[in-house]
Amino acid sequence: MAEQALRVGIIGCMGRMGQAVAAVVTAADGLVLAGGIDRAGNPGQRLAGTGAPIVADIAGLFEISDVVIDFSAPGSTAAHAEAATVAATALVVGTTGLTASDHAALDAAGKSTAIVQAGNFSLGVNLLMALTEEAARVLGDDWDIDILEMHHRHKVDAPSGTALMLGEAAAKGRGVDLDTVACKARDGVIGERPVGEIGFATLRGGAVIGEHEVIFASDSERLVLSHKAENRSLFAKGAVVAARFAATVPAGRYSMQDVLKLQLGGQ
Ligand SMILES: NC(=O)C1=CN([C@@H]2O[C@H](COP(=O)(O)OP(=O)(O)OC[C@H]3O[C@@H](n4cnc5c(N)ncnc54)[C@H](OP(=O)(O)O)[C@@H]3O)[C@@H](O)[C@H]2O)C=CC1
Ligand SMILES: O=C(O)C1=N[C@H](C(=O)O)C[C@H](O)C1
Repeated sequence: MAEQALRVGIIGCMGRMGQAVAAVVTAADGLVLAGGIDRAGNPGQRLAGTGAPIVADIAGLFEISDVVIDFSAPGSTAAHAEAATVAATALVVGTTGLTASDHAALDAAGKSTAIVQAGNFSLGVNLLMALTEEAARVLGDDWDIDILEMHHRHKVDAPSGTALMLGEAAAKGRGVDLDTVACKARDGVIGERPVGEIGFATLRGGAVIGEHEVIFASDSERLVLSHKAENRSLFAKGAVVAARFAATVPAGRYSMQDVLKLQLGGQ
């Protein structure tokens, strides 16, 4: 008997990423676009180029989906985690700008369904995280670490989710808590750079899809690890890989590193 196609729902279906995910799902084998939801509504309409409905309420989207992919905006993640729990539907969260309470809501939902959350679904960035952790482990405190990112003018959160993940990776490599060493903005007479600080710098402009640099600087040399995304379909394809993963694993809270099973240096 033929296997049933996996039904995928999209939160933020009219946005840049939502439309990219719809295109990837529509072209993929074994997947069917169940429907979408967007802040502006449009219930009763169909997602462009597909027969999939735009639904009116979030609970309804989770009911008609096996897995829901969320690329929306900060502020609704806890509600989406709650809807995933109630429907026992897997959830893939790509939205960035999450707060500590959003993460707590995802942790709670992970007790009853599969949750994959990542600030970046690209293979390259997830490898960059592992490389950053390793470099931070090897290089001592006499190497300063700053993370530079640039995105398009429409991005609403800063630093980017990716920059924060890279900061977490650097902090992990150093064996410190990022919150205690992070400097997310510099302005005015702020004094010399504290030893051990992990800094962030944010650039915004034009149509830049997503660029990140992790800069390790000592008195005598500089190591720069960088990544540039060439298109959004990259993230959409990674999110769909995560959705297939989420549909097959037990309840739990997963990262893209779990999905890709990325291991470096025996970690
Ligand atoms: N993890 C990853 O790999 C990636 C993550 N992202 C993240 O994904 C998110 C979306 O990015 P992008 O597509 O560029 O943004 P867009 O603004 O283009 O799209 C987001 C869409 O979601 C809608 N929306 C906002 N809140 C809700 C809600 N509560 N319920 C339903 N729909 C909602 C918006 O409507 P309205 O415009 O009316 O507010 C908009 O149509 C961002 O947080 C971004 O940082 C982006 C790329 C890759
Ligand atoms: O808003 C975006 O566009 C992107 N957001 C993600 C982030 O915050 O890191 C990922 C990607 O860089 C694009």
